[in-house]
Amino acid sequence: MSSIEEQIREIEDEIKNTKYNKATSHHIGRLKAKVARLRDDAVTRAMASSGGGEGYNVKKSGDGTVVLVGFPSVGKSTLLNKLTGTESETAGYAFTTVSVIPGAMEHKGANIQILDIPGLIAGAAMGKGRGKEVIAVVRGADLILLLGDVYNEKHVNVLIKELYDAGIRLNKEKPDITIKKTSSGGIRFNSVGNSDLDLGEIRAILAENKIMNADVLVRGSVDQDDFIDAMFGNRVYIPAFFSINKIDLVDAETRKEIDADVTERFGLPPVMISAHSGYNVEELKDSIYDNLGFIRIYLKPVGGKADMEEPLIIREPATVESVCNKLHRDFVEKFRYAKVWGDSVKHDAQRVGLPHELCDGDILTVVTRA
Ligand SMILES: Nc1nc2c(ncn2[C@@H]2O[C@H](COP(=O)(O)OP(=O)(O)OP(=O)(O)O)[C@@H](O)[C@H]2O)c(=O)[nH]1
Repeated sequence: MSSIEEQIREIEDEIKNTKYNKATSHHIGRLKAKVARLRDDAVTRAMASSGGGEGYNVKKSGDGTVVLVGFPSVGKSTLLNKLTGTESETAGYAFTTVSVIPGAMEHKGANIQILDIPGLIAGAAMGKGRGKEVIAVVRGADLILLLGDVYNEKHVNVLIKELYDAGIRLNKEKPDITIKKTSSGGIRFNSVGNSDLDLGEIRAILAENKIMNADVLVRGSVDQDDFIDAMFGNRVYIPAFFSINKIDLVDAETRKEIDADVTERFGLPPVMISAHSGYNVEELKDSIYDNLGFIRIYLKPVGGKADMEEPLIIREPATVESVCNKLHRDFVEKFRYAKVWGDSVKHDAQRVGLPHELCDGDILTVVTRA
């Protein structure tokens, strides 16, 4: 009996060697679903056997949590120190970071939690090394900062694949797919918008997971991989960007090449930094802030003046309800209405309800029952 990894590799080779067309799409869908199931089983088993582990159950705090993800020795500990002033141990060899080191960074009024985790290594998603615990921390992040250095920019794909295999989807909206299992009636498929999928593919994919009866609704353009993700249901969708460290070690020409190379591999330009010298570290802080999607809400007590000094910092999409939740547990329960001044409303002092979505700079008054 071959190992799970060998089985996965064999099927992946078959997928690669099969030309995709209408005649083969069902077969490919089934193979992809099978790979996803094998991988899911392996990850679940690894998670169950690891049981979390000392130092991995980090409590989230602050207005948002960023996780530094990179190969060993790219400078994660050095960067964490620079960003937060936390003294985490650094050394010139691999694996100095043995457990999650949290730090706090203040930027533009936001309190951002930064977690330095052990270097991600190939095979982590399958439970190799400390990878399985690392993955659990990464899955809980609000933003992933992928850190490489000038020596390993060609391996950025390994990081991306590692996260992908662990069910982490970067910079992607969660596809709008509903799969409701039923007790009979076969697979019923409805789509709104231009989905690439047909009933045959959906049947083949669901059958691989032993689902023979279900109502399926798909909105917008969705492909096989999206559908398989929805079938498993345990995928997370997290924003991410790259930063390349140690640029003090290379000349301007090489920096340019690395920048272009990472941009091509990842689809977004990296922030080029030197954690040692501090070069571009302020720009990196701005990128973290922007990528977390923070907005500022100024609170105005009923009949009082708005506090324009200390805004409430909250991540987009920010509804009146999410602000209430942040203020106090009772606010949602006792909520009557809210009044808003700013870009999210047509006129000042407009009355809104809990689902109303706020914009950066809005002024908000929440009126509750006594
Ligand atoms: N030249 C240069 N060296 C750096 C820079 N940042 C970090 N280093 C060095 O790179 C080595 C590794 O740095 P660490 O911060 O320990 O790296 P790490 O990613 O936390 O490593 P692990 O804990 O093993 O995962 C150390 O010798 C650092 O001094 C930089 O901007 N420039």
